[in-house]
Amino acid sequence: MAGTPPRNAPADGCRLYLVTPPRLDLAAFPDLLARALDAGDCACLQLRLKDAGRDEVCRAIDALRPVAQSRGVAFLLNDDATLAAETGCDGAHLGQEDGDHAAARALLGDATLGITCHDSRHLAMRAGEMGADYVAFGAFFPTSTKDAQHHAGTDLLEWWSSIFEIPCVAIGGITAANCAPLVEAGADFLAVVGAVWNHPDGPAEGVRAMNAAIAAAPRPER
Ligand SMILES: Cc1ncc(COP(=O)(O)OP(=O)(O)O)c(N)n1
Ligand SMILES: Cc1nc(C(=O)O)sc1CCOP(=O)(O)O
Ligand SMILES: [Mg+2]
Repeated sequence: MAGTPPRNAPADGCRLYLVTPPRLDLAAFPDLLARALDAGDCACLQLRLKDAGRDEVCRAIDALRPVAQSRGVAFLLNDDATLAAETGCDGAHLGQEDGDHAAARALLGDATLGITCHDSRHLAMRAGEMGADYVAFGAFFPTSTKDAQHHAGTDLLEWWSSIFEIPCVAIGGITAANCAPLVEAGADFLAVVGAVWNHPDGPAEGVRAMNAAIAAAPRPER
C-alpha cells in the first residue's frame, strides 16, 4: 500500500505520522482531517479511539479510511490487527499488551505491523524478529494524551537507526518546538496527537508547523 510508513520510509528524511485524538465527533472530524492532510506531508494516520466500542470504531474506519487512503496516507488501526485486516486498513499498531505479535504478523500478510517498544532495546529487537515493519519508542517528552509509563531518550534512536534497517517511530509529547533532536538522532517518523489536533491555529497549521520543523532539523549522521 503506497504511503505505508515502513515500505515507503524515505531514505532521505523523517516524516510525520499522525495519530487521531482519543475521542472524536464523526460529524465534524472527516472534514477536519481532510484539511489537515491537505496542508502538508503525512505518511500515515493511526486511528486510536481508546474508549470506543467495536461498532464505533467500525463507523470511524468507514468514515476516515477513505479520507486518508485517497490522499496516499496509510491508514493504520490501533490495538486490533484482526479488525484492521477485516476492514481494509493498511495495517495495525500493536502494543506489548495487544495480543500475539506473531499471529498478527501472519494475519496481516503484506499489510503494515507496527509495535510499541517503549524504551527497550530488547523489545525492539524482538519486534524486529517478529516481523514488525516499524518499531515505536517513547515517550520522549511529557504528554497529556496518555499516562505514559516509559521514557525514551535520543540514544535509543541513534542506536537503532545506526544498526537496523527497520524504521523507527518516535512518540510522546513531540511538537514542532522540541522535535529537532529526534530527527537528528535518526527517527524515521514522528508520531503526534496534540501537536496537530491541539495546535492553537488548528490542525492544518499543526501539520504545516511539524513539516517545517522536520525540514529545518539537522539530518542524522549516517
Ligand atoms: C506510533 C505509536 N507508538 C506507540 C503507541 C502506543 O501503543 P500502546 O503501547 O499499545 O498504547 P495505546 O496506544 O494502546 O494506548 C501508539 N499507539 N502508536
Ligand atoms: C499514544 C501514545 N503512546 C505513547 C508511548 O509512549 O508509547 S505516548 C502517546 C501519546 C502521544 O500523544 P502526544 O503526541 O499528544 O503526546
Ligand atoms: Mg495499544
